[in-house]
Amino acid sequence: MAIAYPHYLSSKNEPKSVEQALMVSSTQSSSSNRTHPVNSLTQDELKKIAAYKAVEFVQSGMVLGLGTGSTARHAVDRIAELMKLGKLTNIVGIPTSNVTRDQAVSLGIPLSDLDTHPIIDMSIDGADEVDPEMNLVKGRGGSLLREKMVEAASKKFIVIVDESKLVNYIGGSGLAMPVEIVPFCWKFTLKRLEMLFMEAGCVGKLRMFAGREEPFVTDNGNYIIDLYFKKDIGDLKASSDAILRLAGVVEHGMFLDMATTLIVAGELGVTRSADYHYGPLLMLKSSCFALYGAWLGGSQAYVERVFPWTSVKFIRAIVAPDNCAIKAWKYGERSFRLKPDIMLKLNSMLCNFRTISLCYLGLLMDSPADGRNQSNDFNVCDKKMVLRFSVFGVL
Ligand SMILES: O=C(CO)[C@H](O)[C@H](O)COP(=O)(O)O
Repeated sequence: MAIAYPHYLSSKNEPKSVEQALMVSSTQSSSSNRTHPVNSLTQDELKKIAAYKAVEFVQSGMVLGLGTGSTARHAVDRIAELMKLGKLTNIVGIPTSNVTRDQAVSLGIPLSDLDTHPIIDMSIDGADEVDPEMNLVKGRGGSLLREKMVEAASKKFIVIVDESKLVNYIGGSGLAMPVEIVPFCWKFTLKRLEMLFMEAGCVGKLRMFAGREEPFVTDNGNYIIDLYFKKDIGDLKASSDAILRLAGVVEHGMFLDMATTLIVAGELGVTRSADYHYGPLLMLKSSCFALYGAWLGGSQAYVERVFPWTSVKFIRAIVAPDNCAIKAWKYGERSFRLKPDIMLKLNSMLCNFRTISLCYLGLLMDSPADGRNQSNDFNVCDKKMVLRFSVFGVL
């Protein structure tokens, strides 16, 4: 849902404050009021708007992953503010860095850790890059390891960014993709990392403390190698596996398939990706598709072939709803770009259509892995399946 902040933008004589801009209700319609800003907002103001929007999803009693960085900082401030006002109670924070821990302590937010709270209700954190699949680069602030641990243990992971963080592909900003490594023989590890991505023109640099001739040391006592790519590195999963296989590497800053919601603040308003995630109808539909696929084929492998983008996540969502990121509708998530509401809805309809078409195609071209339907002929049994799929498709 896109939310503009028109009353911030409209006043001729008296520009309103960011605080007032942040008070725009999420239910307010945006499209009719969308105008270009009179005054441009600064990047920090946009970060604050995204952060405040995310905090609207926090409920009393939640265990919250508290992110690190200048955007997440605003979210932590806001959570503390709402706690002081009595609007949020019984909150427990799990900080992702020593800096965030210190901030939360100074604001009086009760803290805990993953040992005590292995399942976190929601994490809110910034990112350095977000690609159209909602994969992220994080860690330019140096906290990627703890961030990944906390956010991977979160049922919902809300990413908050200003629009400058949106990229076409991971590495696309030309800025660093950080890798946390052990200090032992760091030059050796740096070379191995560069060699992995030679084709992408990768250059690695040891991160230094700003203004000091000393290597930057993470909260875990490790170093960071910043990787710069000249080209797209291609398959992110394969790249991630290759990096993690290197002895000496602790973790990298690619957060693949982890974000469940993206909130982008831009000059035209705030856009949220995840109207689809929590919609009961969508979850019901998604579950029906996944279960139906499983019933047809009798195997997850079959579901994966018929639902190439969704099945694994659906199964995860159904079988283990507490398991990290639950992404219900991949194509829905793609609509995070700054689009008016109507475009989101059209996109969603198109997704349904595409999915149903692919189901048909899958049934026509493929047969279940369990041998129930060995022939590739489009026989009577297939037709029945298509008919059943249609019913679910219409639903
Ligand atoms: O990953 C991070 C820290 O490790 C930050 O979330 C990321 O660097 C974004 O920072 P900012 O909100 O300051 O732009």
